[in-house]
Amino acid sequence: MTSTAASVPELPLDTLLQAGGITKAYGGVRALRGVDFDVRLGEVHALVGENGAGKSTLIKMLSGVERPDTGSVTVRGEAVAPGSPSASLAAGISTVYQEPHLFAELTVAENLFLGRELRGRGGPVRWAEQFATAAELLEQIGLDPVLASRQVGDLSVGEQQLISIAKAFATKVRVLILDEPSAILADHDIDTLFGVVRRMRDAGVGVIYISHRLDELAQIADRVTVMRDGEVVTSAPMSELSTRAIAELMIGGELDVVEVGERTVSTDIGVEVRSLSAGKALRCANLTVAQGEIVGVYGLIGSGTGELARALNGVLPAKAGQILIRAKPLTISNPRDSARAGIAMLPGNRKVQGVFLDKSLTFNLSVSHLPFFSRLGFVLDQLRERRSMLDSMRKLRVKAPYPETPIGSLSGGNQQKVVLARQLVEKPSVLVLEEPSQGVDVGAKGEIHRLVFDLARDGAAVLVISTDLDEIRTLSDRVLIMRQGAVAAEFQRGIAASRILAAASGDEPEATTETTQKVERV
Ligand SMILES: Nc1ncnc2c1ncn2[C@@H]1O[C@H](COP(=O)(O)OP(=O)(O)OP(=O)(O)O)[C@@H](O)[C@H]1O
Repeated sequence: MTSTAASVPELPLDTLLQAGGITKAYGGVRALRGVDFDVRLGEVHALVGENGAGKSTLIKMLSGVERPDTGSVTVRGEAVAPGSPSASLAAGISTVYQEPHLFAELTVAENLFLGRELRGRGGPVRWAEQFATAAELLEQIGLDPVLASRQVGDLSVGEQQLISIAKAFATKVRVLILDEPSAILADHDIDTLFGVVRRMRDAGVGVIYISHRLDELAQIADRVTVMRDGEVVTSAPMSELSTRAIAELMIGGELDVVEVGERTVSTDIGVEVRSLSAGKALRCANLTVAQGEIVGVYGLIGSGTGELARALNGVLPAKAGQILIRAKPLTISNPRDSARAGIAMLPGNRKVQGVFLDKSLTFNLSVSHLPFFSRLGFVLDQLRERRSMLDSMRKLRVKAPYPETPIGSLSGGNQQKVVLARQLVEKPSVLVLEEPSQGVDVGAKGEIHRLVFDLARDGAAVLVISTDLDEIRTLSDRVLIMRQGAVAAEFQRGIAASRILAAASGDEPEATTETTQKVERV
């Protein structure tokens, strides 16, 4: 790192990081087109934009994972060598991704001090002192000090993410980059995250906060920068912009309102789960979804919602209980059984499953539907396949040059849209969606919700498992709350978010009284 004396006087005193004129192209795709961006001392600076707008690419330039074609980055006026992760780290730029980079078999304290253990003059590690310092550090940023002695592998993904933030704090971070930290958290856990982020801000850290959950920005962000098509379109104090204004700046036009519309819910049951237990957390779940109905499932981490989805998908074997599709009991031991039973499944944690990165969008769309796209049962109808992909690209606003583009070159959110489109190709009769709009932008979220309504209108039984309260409330005819591995409460459309949260955390006394049996359908 070299000192750029000339640039120092131009910086406002509280400027921590300054990126100027950053451009980056991948082949013909201009991902960044002359981006200027800055972070000030002790602020939370939200970075938002549609899928493919260039947010991750900008982060890669700041953290040194990749080298910009042009432009420079300075921290406290000192130039940061481009394309060098160690130079960025040394300058105090630290990135926390959704998938925590921690050692599962070590304790939290050991992870926090990995590679810089507290030792007396090259002697053995001073464990007691290390634990005490770790506990103090956790407390300083608002986490439970007891966590210091817990093994990381025993923590939830959300808790692990908070430990990654603590780790950055322990290594004297100046600029902390949080890449969609709330995407994997239920609303209840987001409060803890916000507490930690505020403590970091109060300690003078500049936080770059990437999120597609625009409604949370008013609570946490001081400033917001909106990107579109590789450029910054606005950078303003959060107090000057409404959520709607931000969304419209992101898409460069007016936001469509998704109308619920008329829909008839049949009395015939599409899918039924009876006394199902699976994995550690799912103990005894009972639920039904009628044909044409959308049922939302909400629960905090550890409530069993993830296990429910995985049991329906056949990746987690059921220990007891039954799954019935259109009143027929089924044995689902693997995803193929689940698909054969007519369940179209959009699993959570899609980043690690389901995409063939070096294959085209069209391949990734049609891979599970070869008979559907074949003529006479064996000749692949490439025109039909391409048309279907183009239709999905238009409907879900997939930002990609062509259907032939390898999916690996798309932004994370655009890859998610293609995985979702794959589940909708053949108009499924039962659709299970886990976190359907995780990682996708606000415009696409509306489109996804519209598609879900359309499928239900055509008679599909839809189960939506989501930690996004807004999504649960928008989509669901009924909302089921899971607690301790079972359905603990049931509400009708229009229920307040506060009551859903209270029921999920067991604070609502009457929660268990609104049971499945009492529901009247209209
Ligand atoms: N390795 C790559 N090869 C080709 N194109 C790429 C590559 N990485 C990114 N791009 C393109 O650069 C553009 C910006 O992508 P980027 O991942 O920065 O978007 P994003 O704003 O982070 O989106 P998301 O919200 O979906 O994560 C997209 O058009 C993307 O397809």
